[in-house]
Amino acid sequence: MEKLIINGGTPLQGSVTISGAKNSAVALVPAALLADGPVVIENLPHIQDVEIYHELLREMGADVLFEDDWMEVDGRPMKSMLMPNGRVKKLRASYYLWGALLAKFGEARVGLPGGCDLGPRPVDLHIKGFEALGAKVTNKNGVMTIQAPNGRLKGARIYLDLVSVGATINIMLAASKAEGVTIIENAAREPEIVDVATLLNNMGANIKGAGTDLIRIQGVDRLRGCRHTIIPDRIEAGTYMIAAAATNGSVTLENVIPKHLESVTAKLREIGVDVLEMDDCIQVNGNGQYRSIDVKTSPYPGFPTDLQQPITTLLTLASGSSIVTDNIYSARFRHVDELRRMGANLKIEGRSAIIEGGSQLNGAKVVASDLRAGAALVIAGLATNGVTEVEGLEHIDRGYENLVSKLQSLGANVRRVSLGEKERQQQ
Ligand SMILES: CC(=O)N[C@H]1[C@@H](OP(=O)(O)OP(=O)(O)OC[C@H]2O[C@@H](n3ccc(=O)[nH]c3=O)[C@H](O)[C@@H]2O)O[C@H](CO)[C@@H](O)[C@@H]1O
Ligand SMILES: C=C(OP(=O)(O)O)C(=O)O
Repeated sequence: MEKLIINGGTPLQGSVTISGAKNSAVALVPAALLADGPVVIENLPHIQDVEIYHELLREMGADVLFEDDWMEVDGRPMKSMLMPNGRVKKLRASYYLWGALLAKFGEARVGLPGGCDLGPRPVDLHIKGFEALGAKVTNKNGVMTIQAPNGRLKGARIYLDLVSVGATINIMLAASKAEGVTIIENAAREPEIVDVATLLNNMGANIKGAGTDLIRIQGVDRLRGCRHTIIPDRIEAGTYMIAAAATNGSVTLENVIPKHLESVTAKLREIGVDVLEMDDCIQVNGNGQYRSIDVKTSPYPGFPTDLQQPITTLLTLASGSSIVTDNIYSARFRHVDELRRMGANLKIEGRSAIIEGGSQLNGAKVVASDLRAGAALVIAGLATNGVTEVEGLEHIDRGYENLVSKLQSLGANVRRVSLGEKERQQQ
């Protein structure tokens, strides 16, 4: 077990290359299983969620080669749709095995997923989608069994009551090889959904409208192997943008799609941060003179819930009162007590954090409760003049590739060390 030790107070300077998107990667890898040949996925981030997927695929009998930043997946040797438990609980996105195995074998038996604890994270819309496609779904002791009658799903019109990234992608996966046409209404529009549709279409699927709220999928009989490069991770990029601002630094982010970051750029500019957008890079120049603002998270293209926690840290440094409301996850506030431990003045009211900005943060020992809480605490540590110790790195490792070396390359004084005996006992 390890922790980060951050000697904060140094403005981040220089450039950082953004990795492939976590939330694309974890959908593209299971999608690749549907092909009748090898699929090569490039720009794949080395993060824990992808490593776990690598192990899951091998456990299921797929041929997988994971080298540098690419993976070759060949699902042909797989015989089984059984993946009841164990590793699937280590990540949220194992739910994509439902849609992928259902399309591949006409049946999936997979345990319920894990992922960040952000309050209730139901999967009713995924189930509603599979059932609309004709599947019979049962949940016995946490193992979902999803079966298509006679082994093949039938296209249907599905209205999602809530905009859900996971349900949209899962229905796309399942419907890609269904008989007939499937329409998803009120679909999520996140760039990661477009990325998955692009891979499936390159494999021979017929998906139109991804990136809008109406997706049309004409099922096909077979999908073939291909190569695909993952889009840049807009959440990792947003994290470095906020870190640059919080440390009054000057950072250029390479390998980004500025359009995917419009809501983040707009909010940073409103706070008073200088953000320059170029073709495939963004430069952020901090200045320490920040205004309070209100932020409300919403589905893409709105401000992402996955950056709600990091921007809260930045707003503790702005002058005046800010309100940050999470409209996606009502309980995504477990970073708040830890920020208070560091001297920030903020409280939770309902699904909002009410922030009295302008506090001088101090170094402290803090624990990351989830992935983006971890990012929020690392940013706080980088912005203080003291020493901050961050535990709970298993969460951060799920989604940030080479966090320590990337921060070090920007001049941060941060290192990763083993927990002492006493700290291990307290875990
Ligand atoms: C692996 C992955 O891509 N994770 C992302 C994905 O999670 P995930 O796909 O799990 O999130 P959803 O978009 O599905 O969730 C959106 C909202 O819908 C609710 N809901 C969702 C499904 C369902 O069946 N029933 C239901 O009520 C959720 O509780 C939440 O309030 O999108 C979230 C919202 O952008 C991000 O925070 C996560 O980083
Ligand atoms: C909530 C997140 O991830 P997951 O859905 O994989 O738990 C995230 O990436 O911030």
